[in-house]
Amino acid sequence: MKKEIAKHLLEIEAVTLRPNEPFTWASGIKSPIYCDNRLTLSYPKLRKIIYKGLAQLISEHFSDAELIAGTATAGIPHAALVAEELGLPMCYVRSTPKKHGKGNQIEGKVREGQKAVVIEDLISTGASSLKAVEALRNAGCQVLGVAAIFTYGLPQGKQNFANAGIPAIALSDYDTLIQVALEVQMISKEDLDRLSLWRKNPENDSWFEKV
Ligand SMILES: O=P(O)(O)OC[C@H]1O[C@H](OP(=O)(O)OP(=O)(O)O)[C@H](O)[C@@H]1O
Ligand SMILES: O=C(O)c1cc(=O)[nH]c(=O)[nH]1
Repeated sequence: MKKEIAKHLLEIEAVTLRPNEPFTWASGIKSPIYCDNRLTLSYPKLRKIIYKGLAQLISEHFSDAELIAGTATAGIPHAALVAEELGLPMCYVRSTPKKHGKGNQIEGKVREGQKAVVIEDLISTGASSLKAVEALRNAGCQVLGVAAIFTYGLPQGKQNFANAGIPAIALSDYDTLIQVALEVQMISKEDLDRLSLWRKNPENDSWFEKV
């Protein structure tokens, strides 16, 4: 599954390498790579592989889930599809409470003690997922874990989930993506060198200056 998803992400050009003009991530990290999983929504066959895959992961790892919670914004559509597949209630969690109307951070019905799984499109540092986890916990939910389409598997992200006591699972990951990209010759030796430098210390911009 990890390879299959990585292959699809490369095929639809969800992955962009831009070592000379790094992307700025939500966390502020400067990165030579960006994976835009929002694009998967435009491909019905892949979209289905993803929601079925996430539903399968949830059945295997969090079989007593009672609520599917999407992170705003990119997690929301996938959460809706997964909730539909599993026949479970769904809600979504804003990154901050709404400034008008009801002032909600969580939209949708949430019950005290309800067992929730967070759906995220992508994990880098995990901060966005864990913000959603915190909001759900504050609302009285028991959060079983986070399920994502893709994770960078960064040590910082792993540590953040461990600190929060939240298991995180994903359909694919960075190491698999790079392996597949090399197999299909979608990245050059130069790209690989720069990616390896960055991956060793993503929070430090020195990879950008060195190569
Ligand atoms: O693990 P993290 O370091 O938190 O980074 C990953 C988050 O960043 C992206 O969201 P973004 O803030 O770009 O917003 P969007 O979901 O509205 O596109 C992505 O969709 C994840 O939610
Ligand atoms: O960390 C992020 O903001 C981020 C990284 C990435 O590759 N893709 C994305 O949508 N967000």
